[in-house]
Amino acid sequence: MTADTTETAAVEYGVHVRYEGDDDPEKCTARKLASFDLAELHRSDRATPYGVVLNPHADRALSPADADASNVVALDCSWESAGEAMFSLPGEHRALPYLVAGNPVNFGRPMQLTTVEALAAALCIFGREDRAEELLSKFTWGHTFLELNEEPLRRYADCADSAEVVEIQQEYLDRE
Ligand SMILES: C[S@@+](CC[C@H](N)C(=O)[O-])C[C@H]1O[C@@H](n2cnc3c(N)ncnc32)[C@H](O)[C@@H]1O
Repeated sequence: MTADTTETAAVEYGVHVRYEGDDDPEKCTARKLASFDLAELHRSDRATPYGVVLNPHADRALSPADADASNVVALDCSWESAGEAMFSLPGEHRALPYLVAGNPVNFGRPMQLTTVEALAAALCIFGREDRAEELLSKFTWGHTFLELNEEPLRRYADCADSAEVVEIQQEYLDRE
């Protein structure tokens, strides 16, 4: 049997977190990922690799058009300190489109995702659901996030660009 030459190689994204350290370390999802070597924590902007920065204040929505990035980067800090000015990292800043949290603290609430949920969502939109599952597998509620967002994540991953993602997002916002 000959290999299917139309298949493209899966991209191995680096998973990075600019770690601010002002949130409860016991509940911090980024620290837990790092303890399993599933993410690298960085203590300064300068030390954080360039990539797609997951920033809820960004003007542009994340889409498969960003999938050529090498790294996916989140900022782990408390939501109290997560104002626009905190996102001073160099990189391509993108907001995640409408998704709901699966974690017990914010269950069912849109947009305010934990760091692991945000990273997993980005990986799904880039077609790497396997990597997303790997990250979420370390959390008892991890799979709930994928179940709750199965349809929107699948639809966002099929979009060509940010404009299409925003169009689909609007359908979910209109249902709120
Ligand atoms: C504010 S921190 C809170 C982290 C929490 N302490 C934890 O342990 O997971 C969550 C980070 O996930 C990313 N994030 C969450 N929701 C997002 C959204 N709607 N759009 C883009 N990034 C988002 C951002 O990098 C954000 O700073």
